[in-house]
Amino acid sequence: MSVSPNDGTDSAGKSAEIAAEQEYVSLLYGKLDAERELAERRLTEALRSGGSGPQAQAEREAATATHSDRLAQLSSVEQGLCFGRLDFSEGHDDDSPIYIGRLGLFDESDDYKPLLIDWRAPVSRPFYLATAASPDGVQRRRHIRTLTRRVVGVDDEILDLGSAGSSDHLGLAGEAALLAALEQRRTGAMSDIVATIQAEQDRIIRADLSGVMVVQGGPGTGKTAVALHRAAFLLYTYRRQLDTRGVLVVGPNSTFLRYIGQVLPSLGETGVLLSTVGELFPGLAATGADSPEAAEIKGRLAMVDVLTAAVRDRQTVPDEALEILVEGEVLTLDRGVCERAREKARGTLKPHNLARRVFLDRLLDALAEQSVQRLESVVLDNVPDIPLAEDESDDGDLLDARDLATIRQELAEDPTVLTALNGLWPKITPQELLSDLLTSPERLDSATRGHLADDERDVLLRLPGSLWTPADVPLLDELAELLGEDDTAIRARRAQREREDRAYAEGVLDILDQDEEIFDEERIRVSDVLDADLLAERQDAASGLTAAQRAAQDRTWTFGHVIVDEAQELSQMDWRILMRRCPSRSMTIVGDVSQTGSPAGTSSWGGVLDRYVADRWRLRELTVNYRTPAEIMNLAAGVLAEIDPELRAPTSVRETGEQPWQRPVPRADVAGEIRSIVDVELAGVEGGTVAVLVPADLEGSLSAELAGAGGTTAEDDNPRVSVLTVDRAKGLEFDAVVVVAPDEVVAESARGLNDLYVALTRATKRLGIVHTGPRMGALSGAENGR
Ligand SMILES: Nc1ncnc2c1ncn2[C@@H]1O[C@H](COP(=O)(O)OP(=O)(O)OP(=O)(O)O)[C@@H](O)[C@H]1O
Repeated sequence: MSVSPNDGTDSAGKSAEIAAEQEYVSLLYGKLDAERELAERRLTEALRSGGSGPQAQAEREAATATHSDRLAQLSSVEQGLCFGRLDFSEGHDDDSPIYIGRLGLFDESDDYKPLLIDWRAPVSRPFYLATAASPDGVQRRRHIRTLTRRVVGVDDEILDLGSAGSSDHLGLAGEAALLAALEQRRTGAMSDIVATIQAEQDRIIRADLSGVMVVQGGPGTGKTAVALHRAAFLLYTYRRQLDTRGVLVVGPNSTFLRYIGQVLPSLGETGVLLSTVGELFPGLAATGADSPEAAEIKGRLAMVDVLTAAVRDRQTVPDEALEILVEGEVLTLDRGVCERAREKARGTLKPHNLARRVFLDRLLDALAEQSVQRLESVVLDNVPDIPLAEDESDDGDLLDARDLATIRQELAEDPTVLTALNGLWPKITPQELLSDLLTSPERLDSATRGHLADDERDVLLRLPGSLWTPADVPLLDELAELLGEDDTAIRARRAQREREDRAYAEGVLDILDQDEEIFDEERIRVSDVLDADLLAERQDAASGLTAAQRAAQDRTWTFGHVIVDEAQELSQMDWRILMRRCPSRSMTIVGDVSQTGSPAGTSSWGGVLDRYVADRWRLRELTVNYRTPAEIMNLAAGVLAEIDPELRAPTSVRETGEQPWQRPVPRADVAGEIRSIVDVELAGVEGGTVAVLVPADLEGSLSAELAGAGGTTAEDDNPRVSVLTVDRAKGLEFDAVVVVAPDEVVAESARGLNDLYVALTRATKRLGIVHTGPRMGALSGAENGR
């Protein structure tokens, strides 16, 4: 147990404190068990509940979903249920301590007295913000450390007047607990930081929902952790708004999403969609890879013009007159008629597939008229003059409007006519158009003229059958907008689903009304935040899907809030797809412009955002590095200075006494030596993780050499030893990092120094550098050896 120097607790006193906290924590777990049993019982009853028919089925599904969600939430908070306690100074509104944990628990038998307060509730805030200088009524902040359900320690800070000194120069809250958390071995999966959130992080996590907030921070400053805790906070605080539309968290790649995947469930939140930009086009797997040059060009805003041109290129008119053979007769569409039809269709400003109807209508009118004239002249040539009856006038027309409509209809169904008209203005999907464009030199040449240089155009050309790439996805999304789709059938399906959802929602509320075990207060709480409309939107009755799951299947879904991590890597086209998913512009954007590796990425937030929100975005900064020890940051700072002497590295929160090492190894020998190098690092991190960060062309050979190292198998989701290129290591962290051939890492990318900076800052404890070429000046601070 650690205590602040002035709390005067002796060893027997500490044991007594731990025992007292154990008693309370056991009571909380008892309450958790009771809640769990209740949810289980309700779930079983719901599953068993009889009745067939749609209403009964909707009710059963509703109740099952509600109780399963509750059960999942109660199970997710088992580890570290309670982690904090606040005692207030005399005269404060609260004279008894409050306990802070992963969710709220109440004592129904004592007027719903709070037993445990959710960390997101406003009353919990002083736990994260109070300092000795500004105690906010807090006399003592206590971190309670538990292992399973056992209290193993308490860390106290006395904050009331006269106790200054419990926070150091970085203004850390709960320093002992924080340092203990940071010293933990990494497992390969990110953990939550709910017990040790720091004040500058808390202010970002709890910021308002609306508007665009950019969080800029150097490596290890907790940007990812803050982004995820913000998602949990927003879902708790703005549940009503966000449950219906969902929250989207965007990360750079699937390795990263796996790494962060457990954080939100551990905070009891499962309603968030985690996705890369490349996964935002439902039904399409972007498994291919572009060259960096192609990815950069595809990411440019100029691609909007290229795609617009490519769509217009599919709206053609014949060079000469177009002749169509219909039932032995040749009908002719001359260029002028087609041009006028095209202008009319384009003039509607509808997307291509919807404007097509206008184009076809015009041409069918023209064909039908021709056909009628043809028929009339045949009739007139062959039939002798018949005198008019008294009530007839001679307007020259033998066929009336109904005949014209019939002829038009026949033409519209004639396969030859359809083929001819489709040839001029085809109905086309985004996939068909993009694939045709990127595999046809002629189409590419036409669409890129005036927008890309010839050599840039050539970079885009690819072979038919190539895999889709992540950089294709924003282009497909853009095309989906430009092309549009005839959505009559979709709208009918949606209306049907809304009717079902409404029936479902009413069912849920009925069940809550009938359930006698739900206490009145609880009923009030539920109906306070839910009504049938809200519930109907929230849950898909037909499929039992949540908003996040429905969003994953719907390209046109718009989210209540979008959080973007490693946002500096996104291209201009990526931003367009994200802005389309978030018309409310309620966004949290986290990143570090010093770490941009992608040539399509950004080095200025304004450069990206001004286009969408002018200057109405706010910037917050994180300044303390929780990951990388000072010894490693000193070395990394040299690289940062080479990137831009104006940039400042974040301040490390701890030192390890372990200097980074460097050693030369001839390139040909690296494969032979890497295993012994990694073995030393594995021993140094005692069960922690090791990453070997390499230039692309060493990845395969070194992975093969290190197969099985540290007991890692190919199926491991969280391997102890990983061999990665820098772009795949982005956002991740490891206990020890070995950077191989840093000069090649720098040389192989347009932003090579940024990549090196990222590589050096992945380590939580140890860093080694293996030079295969000349030593780099910026790394001269590392010690020779190993
Ligand atoms: N308040 C905190 N308490 C405990 N651990 C923290 C805290 N803040 C950050 N960390 C830890 O610091 C490490 C770095 O955090 P994170 O990955 O979120 O940083 P980042 O800013 O996204 O880094 P990068 O830009 O380098 O990817 C993680 O292990 C995270 O859990």
